[in-house]
Amino acid sequence: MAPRLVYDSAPKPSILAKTSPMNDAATDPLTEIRHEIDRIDEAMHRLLMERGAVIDRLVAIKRTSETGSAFRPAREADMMRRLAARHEGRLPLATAEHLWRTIIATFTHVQAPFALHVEQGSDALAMHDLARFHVGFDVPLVGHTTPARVVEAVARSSGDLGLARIDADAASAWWDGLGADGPRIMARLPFLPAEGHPAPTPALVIARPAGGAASCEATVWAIGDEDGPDAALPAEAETLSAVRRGGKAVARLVAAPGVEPPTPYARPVGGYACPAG
Ligand SMILES: O=C(O)C(=O)C[C@]1(C(=O)O)C=C[C@@H](O)C=C1
Repeated sequence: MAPRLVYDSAPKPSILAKTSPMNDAATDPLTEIRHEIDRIDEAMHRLLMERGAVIDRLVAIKRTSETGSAFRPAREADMMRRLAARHEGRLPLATAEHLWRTIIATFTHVQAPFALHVEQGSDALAMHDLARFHVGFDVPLVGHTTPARVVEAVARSSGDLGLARIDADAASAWWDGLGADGPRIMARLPFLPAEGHPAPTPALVIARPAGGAASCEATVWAIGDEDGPDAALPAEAETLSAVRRGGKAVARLVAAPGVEPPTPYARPVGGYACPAG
C-alpha cells in the first residue's frame, strides 16, 4: 500500500537556517544557484500560507456562508490586469496567469465550496483545459451536454459556477434561463488572450451574483422576437451567439459597452470586465 501523506499545520523551522549544511557547501556556483532557488521557493510557499491566513479573516468580513458564494469577478479582473501589467522576464505570462487563477479559485473554494458546471459540447477536451486552467484541481468539474443544462445546474445550486462556450451559431437560446433572479453571465474567458495561449477557447462564466460581484464594463443582452429578426445593433455591440432560422437571427446574445440597451426590448442577462488587449 502506498504511504499516506500526513499534513501537519504546525509552523516548521526554515530549511535555510544559518546552520544548514547547504550553506557550508555553497562554494560552487550550481549549489549557490540552487540555494537561491530554494530560498525563493520557500519565500513563495510561506507567502501563500500567509495568504491563506488572510483569507480566514476575509471570510468573517464577507460573511460568505450567508451568500453561498465567494466569487467576485470584478475584483479578479482588477488583480489579473495588474499581474499582466507588471509581468516581465522568462516566465510565460500564461503560466503566471494559470498559477494565480489556481490560487484565486482555490481560495474562492476554501471560502465556500462550489462545483464548476462545464458545457462539453463539440470540444470537450478544449473545455476541460479551459476549466482546469482557470480553477486548478481543487474545484470539482461536472460535465453537461448543452449550455442550457449548465444554466439549469447553476440555477439549482446555491453557489456553483458554469462555463459555456461562445459559439457563433447556437442550437437554442440557452441564455433565456439567465437574468432576473437567476444566474447571470459574470465573466468572459480567456481574460488575458494572447497568441499561443494554452486555453484559448472563448467562453462565458455563469453564476448567481453575490455581494457586488458583478462587473458591467460590458453588459450582455438577450435579444429575441420583440425587436424583430436581425434588428440593427449599434456599431460597438458584439453578437456573441445567435440562433438562426432560414438565414435570419431569431435570438441573439449581444455584448455592448456600458449599460445602455442596444435595442428597445433587449433584456440584460449579465456583464463582464472586458478582457485585456
Ligand atoms: O477579494 C475577495 O473578495 C476574495 O474573496 C479573495 C479572492 C482571492 O483569493 O484573491 C478570492 C475570490 C474572489 O473571487 C476574489 C478574490
